[in-house]
Amino acid sequence: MEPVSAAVSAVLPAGGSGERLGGATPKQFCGLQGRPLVSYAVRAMERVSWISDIIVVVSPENIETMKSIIEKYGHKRVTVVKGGITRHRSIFNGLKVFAENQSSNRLLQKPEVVIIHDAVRPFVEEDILLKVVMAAKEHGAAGAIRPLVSTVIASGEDGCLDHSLERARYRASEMPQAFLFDIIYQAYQQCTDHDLDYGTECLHLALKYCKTNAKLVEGTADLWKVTYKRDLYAAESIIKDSLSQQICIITDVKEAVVQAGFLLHESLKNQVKVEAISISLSKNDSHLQNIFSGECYNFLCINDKEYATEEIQKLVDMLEKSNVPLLYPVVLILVHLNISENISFSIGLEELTKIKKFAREVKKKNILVYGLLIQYKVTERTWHIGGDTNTPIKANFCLSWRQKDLSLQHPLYSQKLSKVNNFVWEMCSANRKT
Ligand SMILES: Nc1ccn([C@@H]2O[C@H](COP(=O)(O)OP(=O)(O)OP(=O)(O)O)[C@@H](O)[C@H]2O)c(=O)n1
Ligand SMILES: O=C(CO)[C@H](O)[C@H](O)COP(=O)(O)O
Repeated sequence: MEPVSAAVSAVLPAGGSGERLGGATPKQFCGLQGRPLVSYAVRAMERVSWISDIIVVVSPENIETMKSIIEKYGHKRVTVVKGGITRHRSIFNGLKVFAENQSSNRLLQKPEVVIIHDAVRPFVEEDILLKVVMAAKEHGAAGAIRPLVSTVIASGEDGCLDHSLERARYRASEMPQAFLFDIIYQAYQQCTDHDLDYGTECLHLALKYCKTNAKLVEGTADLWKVTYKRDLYAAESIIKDSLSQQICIITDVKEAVVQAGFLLHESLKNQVKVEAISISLSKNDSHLQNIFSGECYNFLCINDKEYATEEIQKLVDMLEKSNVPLLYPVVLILVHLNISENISFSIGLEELTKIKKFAREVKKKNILVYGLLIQYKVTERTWHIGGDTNTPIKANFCLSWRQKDLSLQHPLYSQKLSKVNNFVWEMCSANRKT
């Protein structure tokens, strides 16, 4: 992704009471799969390395709640600021921290570009953030837009239709938005109480007070704002779904193992987001730590070691040491490659029996271990695949194919590897369905 040359920070207004959603807890603190909504938005910003500071603005009574969320989920680069009685007043308070350097706990640099993003829009990606920031650098202001779903109409005083807008000419203004800091800050400084109390559009303030016509950037459908109760359910389903959508393939550095990893990577990548790394599990690998904290919950660990259980134990130890909150079941699929000539298929299955015992233990910690045996018999030049699980979910199959079938183009290869794919897919998603 294109590097960002400007200093960029973000303000996340999270000081509302969520009246339209109803309920005692403001929507930004409602839990989705065990994590508060606001934490998803913070995490989305935090994952973007070129965003320096993240200001979260909350109402005075929720400052402690927000601080405990930051602590619990290990958020970094976040400063909590007291909000106002309207969204504009909250955003203004957030911006003041940079301009007036009021933060009590650390010195915050005034950024060249500031992103404003509602804390109740959890699915913002780096791609759209980059687009609005680059456009703001060029035009002074920029914001994400979406096509209108319904036509906008105005009613007269008598409650009857006064006029209706031509839908194709209008757009829904969404978030994120980005501004040259000086432009949006000057706009807020000049705005009237009426603007601060009744306005809903930051882009409009930049236009009204700084004559800046914001660049409008087409956004993705998942930028919508959680507003009603049904939005919480929709957001939860998206989160559950995305947990099954990424997997990390871990291999050691041996050639045959790396090759198996490559083949599985190639065949899985059409279905899920795959990251492949080759490391020795005996070392504490920082890349793997990043993958843990990036909240990947599915791992395919390929090795050809005699003591496969020890290998998976190392991975479990690293996972536990990483202190990542295990909010969802972690799926570890141990692919045991047996490439030695003498060992029979049943010995491999014995090792899998050992894994079963181990799997029962770690299941108590919300870590689900599955075993998959792939055996290559040098003499017969055939491969066998055996599947085994620690729960009676499914997948007990045994296949074999000849080494030459392992060419990526070969139809037999894709047919057989698709069985492995299905196994991986089912294991990763079965646990999130409840
Ligand atoms: N005084 C306020 C009001 C709103 N917001 C924030 O602005 C964002 C978008 O506002 P909206 O969806 O309208 O939130 P609420 O005001 O909480 O919702 P409602 O209008 O239903 O009460 C939310 O993240 C909300 O927390 C804020 O920081 N300070
Ligand atoms: O829509 C917006 C941009 O124009 C803002 O994101 C904001 O959410 C509007 O807040 P409210 O729902 O309080 O009017």
